[in-house]
Formats: sequence, structure tokens, C-alpha cells
Amino acid sequence: MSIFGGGTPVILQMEATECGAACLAMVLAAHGRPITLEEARVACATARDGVDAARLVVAARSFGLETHGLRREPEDLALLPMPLILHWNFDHFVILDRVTRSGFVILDPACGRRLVDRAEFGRSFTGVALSFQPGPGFERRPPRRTTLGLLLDEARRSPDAIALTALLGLVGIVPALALTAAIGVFADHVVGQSRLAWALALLGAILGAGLLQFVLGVLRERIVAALRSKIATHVAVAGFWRALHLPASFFAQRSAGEIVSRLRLGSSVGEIVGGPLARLVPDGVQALGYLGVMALFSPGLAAVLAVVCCVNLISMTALSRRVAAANAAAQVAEGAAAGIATAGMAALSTYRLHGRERLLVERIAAAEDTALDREQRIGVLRAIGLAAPAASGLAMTIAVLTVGAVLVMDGALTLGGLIACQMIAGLINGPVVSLAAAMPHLQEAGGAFARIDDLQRYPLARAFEPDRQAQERQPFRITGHVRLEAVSFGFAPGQPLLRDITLDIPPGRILAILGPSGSGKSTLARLIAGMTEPDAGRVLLDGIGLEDWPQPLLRRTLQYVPQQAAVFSGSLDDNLHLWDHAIRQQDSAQAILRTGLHGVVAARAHGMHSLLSGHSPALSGGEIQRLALARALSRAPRVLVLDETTSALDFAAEADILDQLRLSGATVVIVTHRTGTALRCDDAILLDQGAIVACGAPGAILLRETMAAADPSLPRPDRAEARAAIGAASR
Ligand SMILES: Nc1ncnc2c1ncn2[C@@H]1O[C@H](COP(=O)(O)OP(=O)(O)OP(=O)(O)O)[C@@H](O)[C@H]1O
Repeated sequence: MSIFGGGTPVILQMEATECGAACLAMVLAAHGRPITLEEARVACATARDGVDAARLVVAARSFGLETHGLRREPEDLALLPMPLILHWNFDHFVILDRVTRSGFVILDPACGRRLVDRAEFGRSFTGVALSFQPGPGFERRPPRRTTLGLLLDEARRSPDAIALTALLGLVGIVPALALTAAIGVFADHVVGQSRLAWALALLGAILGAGLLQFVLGVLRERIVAALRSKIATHVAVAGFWRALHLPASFFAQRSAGEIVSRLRLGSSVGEIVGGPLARLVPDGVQALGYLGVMALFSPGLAAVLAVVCCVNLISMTALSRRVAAANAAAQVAEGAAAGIATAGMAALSTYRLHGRERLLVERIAAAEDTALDREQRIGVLRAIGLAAPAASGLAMTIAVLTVGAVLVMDGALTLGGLIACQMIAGLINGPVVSLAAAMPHLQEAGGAFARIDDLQRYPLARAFEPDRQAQERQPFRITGHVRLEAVSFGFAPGQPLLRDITLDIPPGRILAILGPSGSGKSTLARLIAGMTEPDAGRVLLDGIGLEDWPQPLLRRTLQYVPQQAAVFSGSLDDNLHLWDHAIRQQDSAQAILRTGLHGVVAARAHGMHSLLSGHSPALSGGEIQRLALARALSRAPRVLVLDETTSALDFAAEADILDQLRLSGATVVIVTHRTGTALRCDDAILLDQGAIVACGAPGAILLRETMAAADPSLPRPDRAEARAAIGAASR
């Protein structure tokens, strides 16, 4: 969300860990390269634990900015090129936009623009600043599509509805004006000239005009409501389709909540576009129409009213913007407070265990304080906002009465004309107030559209690129031969986690992936399973890149069972088949037997029809693992990738399942920490810091590791040696 208040646009953080990313986005925007908070977050790799100054420097350089980390006293900062990123209170980043005589203009991603006096600045600034200058590689980019452009795109999908609302706006002027003219005639001819015979006809006309106005209003609301649901449905469906076909990198950098909120944007965009914004067109048309009619009575009065309208519109828009900005800051604070409370409650037993409940209370209270403080600040703005429409109407009345009285005294306008103009002024106030109210929504819609646009522009996973989907392969016998060629992958740009992995797994072999925690075992497993795309290199199944396989066939052939398997609300049978009726009965029966799931089925009164709750499935960890394994095996895969999938089973059960997997003839890759599991595999590789440091027989690797742990002076294989060994093994 960006609120343009000065030289540098303010971009508010959405989560506590995003202050660095938001600051980077502000700096880039100030230098002419606007990016979204999402892009900044990806560049900074703000995945889980926020970002430090060193990562900010790397991220800024990746955009071609020359970046310097500096230690400065507050008074020296004015000499540096603005905006600067400042380290703040040791746990936050803010932007220094300007130094003025009265203090420092700070753009705080947590709460927006504010002027900080020297004393507070001295207390909060840690002395660390980052300065930025566009380097030779820096590319300025035009702003992303404007909100208006995005709105027009959306409007183009419903030209008939938009045209109809404009037409209704225009037609709506007719009864309003008829009403006005009738009242003017009533004043001049019925009251002024005592023509009582006209009274009945005029009152009838006034009633008819009022009725027509009502009918047109209802019609307009119906069209707006239809437009709203059409846009909401379109945005939501398009968003869901897109999200389901994006690469894993998209999900790695975003929390589940963030993704869900994006997908739900459809309805809020529908509300915004179909609500206040759909009224922009008819309101604008109406305001102009009224002014045009008033010009027929008195061009001078119409000009005066037009000026007052513009002043009112500008001041009400500015006020609404401030309210919207304050609201956004309050929502961030409320979100943070809710996040702290939720996380605290989830970890309540840990707080209790260590007798630190008081710490939790203090944290929640501090967050609530901040949220309340922001809420109170909005209160004053809201009160002014509530009074604004009446004030706007009053300003118009005073202007029309003052100028109109002079015109009547000069004989340039009749009394009836003045009354009619006064009524028109009253009519114009409605659309003007409505237009002013729609402006902040335009900004809000801009933020929402930008997030949707990001989703739409994020490249699809390679496997779902349109030209690949067109390729249909001839049926062939799948052997399950897996090969990785120089595969590299990192969660953050420029920070590879897995480097240059080359690996050959012949069909039917069982390979163990070993290594210390955090060495990249699960990540490698996901790459082999095609759940993550490599940054470089290829993963091949039977000599064909995973991205070139028809996805439905690949998803049957290559199965992956994660560390934490999902259980869905439904029957045991639904959970096994995932509502896929194409699975053969004999395959699922065999899968149930091979994984020992028949014990779980037999223990339940309704067997496979027993209901499970996704939230609390009433299955033990080992039973969930059996279910997940059976789910994978029921697809009769040729390759199975298991990430610690048997870790919750006892050794005998695990050994039994491994024997069954061998019998299935599939190629199996198992990530494991268990020595017993590794020893049952045919081959093993040892990962360390993202590289294969040993490969061969599991026993030999484990023995060498055990000896190396006991005596660190023993030589460990270097990577070149390991690669040579892997090459030899693959031949
Ligand atoms: N989505 C993610 N975003 C950023 N970093 C991640 C993400 N997932 C994992 N990592 C990091 O990548 C590194 C390797 O993680 P991975 O899960 O592959 O390790 P592992 O060897 O399987 O560990 P363990 O044995 O503890 O399960 C870790 O440092 C982890 O913090």
C-alpha cells in the first residue's frame, strides 16, 4: 500500500518482519524504480526472520543501486543523499526523507510519515545508516500500470454495465432538474403571481419526477450489484487458477495467510469497484450535468459553484486520504497485536513451563497499546470526516445565496431562478461528496489491484507454461530412472542453498539422503519430486525434464510424501484417494496392505468409511504417516520421494514398510536421520551445507561419519572426490 505524501512514497509493512523490505521499496520508488512490497520482500528474502542491514545492501545492489553502510551522528545525515535507510531502536528500519529546521521527516513503514524532533531522533537512531545512489546498472522503470489503467481494464470486461450506469447517471439528471424547475415555476408563478390553477399540475409533476428518480436509483443499484459480483467472481477465480499453477518459489516467500488474503482480494476488489467506484462514472456525469443546467440559468453562478465544488472535492479527498492512511497504520498495529496474541496463545505451554506468562502479558499489552493509540488518532480525523459533507453543502449554499442575491438585486436572475440554482447546488453536493468518498477507495483498489496484478504477472511454474501443456507424449514404459544434472537452488536470489548437485538414481534403487539438520535434505527431496523448480540445472525422469512431462501423468508416476502429511475432513477412503475415482481398486488395496493401514481400518467401526476431521483427525503420528504413504502408493508410482515419512513408526514397522517398498519395484528416495533406515537402503548420499560430500554404500558413509565425529582429524572426502564417485556410481 503506498500513500504518496511527499518526495518518497510511504509503503507500509504488512508484517513485523517486513520493515526492511518496505524501506527498500520506498528507496527504489524514490529513485524511479517502483516495486511492490512483495517484490522487495522476495529480493530481501524476508521469509521468516526479517532482514538485516547486510541483506538490505545485497538486495539493493541486485537492483543496481550503489549502496553504502555508514556510521554517522544525527547532525551529519543532512549531508547524505536522501532517502536513507536508518537502523531504528535496534529492531526496526525507517526511511529518513528530509532534515528540516524543526526535525527529521521519517517514513516509518509501521505507521507512516512523521516529523521526529531531535531528542527523539537521538534516542532512536542507532547510528547505522544505508545510503543509496543509482549505479550504472540501475534501471528506471515507469510506474506500474496506474490504478485508473487497471480499473479501466476491469471495466473493459463489462462495457455494457459501465455504459448503462453512465446513462442512468445522465438520465437521473432529468427528474432532478424537472423537480427543480417545477419548484422554481411554483415560486415564480404560483406563489409570485397567485396562479393557483397551476398548483395541481406542478405538484403532480413534482411527484412524478420524484418517483422517476427513485426508480432510476433502484435500477442503478441493481446494475452496480451485478457488476460487483461479476468482478469479484472473475478476480477470485482467475486468482485461484493462477495461484495453483505458480512455482514453489512463490509460496516459499509468503505466509499462508498472505496468499489466502490475496485470493480473497477478489471479493474486496469487487466491493470497491462495484461499490464506490462504480458510482464514479454516474456521479461525475451528474455533477457536470447539473453544472451545465445551472449555466443555463446563470453562467456566473455556475462558474462560482464549479470553483466551490473543486475546492470541496480537493479538501474532502485530502481528508479521506489521511483517514485511509491512518486506518492502514491502525490495521497494521491491530494485525501485529492479533499476531502476538495468537502466537503467544499457541506457545502458552512454553511460557507456562518457564514461568514467563508475565512476559506474554506484557507483550500483548504493549501491542494493544500501540493499536489503541493509533485508533484514537483516527477518531479526530473521522469526526471531521463525518462533518465534511454537511460543511461542503453549507459552503455551496452560502456561495450560491451570496452571489445569487447580488444577481437577483441586479435583475440578472429571478427569485425562482435563485431557488432553482439553490436546489441544484443541493443536488450537486451529493455527487461531489460521493466522488470525494470514492477517491481513497481508488487508492485502496490500487493497492489491491497491484497485489492481484503481481499474482497474474508472476511466471507460471515451468511445467504449466502454455506451450508445454500442448505437448502430448506417446505412451511409453516408465522405468523410474531419476537424474539430476548440475542442479542449484536457493530460497533467496544470489544465495544458493544447494549447489551443483549431480546425481543418478537407477530404476528400482532405494537412495537415502543423509546429512545434518539444515543441510538441504528436504529441499533436495522437493526438487527431485518436482515440487520445487531448480534455479539452474535439470531434474530428469526417464531422460525427460520434469517440466516437460504432462503434469497429470507425472503426478501419478512421481509421488512425494512430506514430513507433515495433510489429513482432510472426510472419510478414510476420501483421504486415501483424495476423491480421485480413477484410482484402481487393486492398487489401493495393495497400498493399504503394504503400509499396514489395514490395522487402522480394522480398528474402526466403519472401516474405510470412518470419518476423519482435518483439524483433529484422531490418528497417531505413525498412523498419519501410514495413510500418507498409502495415498502415494495407491497411485502405483514409479518413483517415491519420502521426507522422514517413517520417522514416527517403530523400527519393525518401518523395516516392514521398506521391504514392501522394495517389492513395489519403484525407485525410492528417502530423507532420513535414522541409521537403521539408511542401512536398509541400497545407496546413500551425504549432504553438507548444500553440497554432496559423500556417496556410496550407506554403511560405509555412516561408519566414516561416526569415526569422523569421534576423531575430527580424520580426512573427510572433498566435493570433487565426491562428484567423481557419484559419476562413477552413475556409470
Ligand atoms: N521456505 C523457506 N524459505 C527460506 N529458507 C528456507 C525455507 N525452507 C527451508 N529453508 C532453509 O533452507 C535450509 C535447508 O532446509 P531443509 O529443510 O532442506 O534442511 P534439512 O536438511 O531437511 O533439515 P532437517 O533435517 O532439519 O529437516 C535451512 O537453513 C532452512 O532454514
